[in-house]
Amino acid sequence: MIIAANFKTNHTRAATKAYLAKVTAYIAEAEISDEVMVFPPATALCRSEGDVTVGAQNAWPTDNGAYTGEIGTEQLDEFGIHTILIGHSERRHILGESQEVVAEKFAYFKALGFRIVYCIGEPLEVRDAGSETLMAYLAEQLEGIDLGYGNLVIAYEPVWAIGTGRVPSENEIELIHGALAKLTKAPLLYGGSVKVGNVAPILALKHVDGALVGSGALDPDDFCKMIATAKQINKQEV
Ligand SMILES: O=C(CO)COP(=O)(O)O
Repeated sequence: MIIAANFKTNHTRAATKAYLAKVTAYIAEAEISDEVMVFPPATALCRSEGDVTVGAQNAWPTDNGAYTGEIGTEQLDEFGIHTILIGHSERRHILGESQEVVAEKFAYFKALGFRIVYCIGEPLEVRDAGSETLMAYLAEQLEGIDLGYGNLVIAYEPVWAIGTGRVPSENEIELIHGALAKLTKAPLLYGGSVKVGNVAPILALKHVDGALVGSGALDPDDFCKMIATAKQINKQEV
């Protein structure tokens, strides 16, 4: 399984350092073999520590240049970062990133062999329009994306579930992940209001290979509890 924490615009460099120290110590002590990723803000980027992969929440498809406010691979290389989130709904909907830009980023980081956690998800009105509209919307978000890319992870994060405390039913998640599994062999993460209290039934669902967690993972102790749950579920599958 893959358990990932997206800090978004939270935590400082010092807080990230302390967070990683706690999580890496836990992983070693609990003999965790699941993949654990942490995406701090750009100002707190650092080298991967122990068995925790540190990834970037965003970067512009360039090595360097004139892109005010952005970072490129020159800044990622400083910390050996080779993992990136692309297509997160907050970048699509709040920051206005088009599918064209998202696909351009995908192509750029794919060419560099990055591990790409590619995010898709529908707003509430699309979900309410029924499963056909929903799947067509998700298909548009996959336009220009190589679903056969070996270093790809897909995160399904319904916009209406992000930061709201609302989660789709287990049936809904299974349906969408099942449809995605027909399109790609990439691991499929669920994201959107995942917490310590609901992570177990979500991770146990068919075609759910992990979770991408925002606010519920800001506390390292909570994140460690979720990692422990993933281990527990793996055991039950064996
Ligand atoms: O957007 C998310 C992770 O990328 C999910 O955020 P929350 O877990 O805060 O709902």
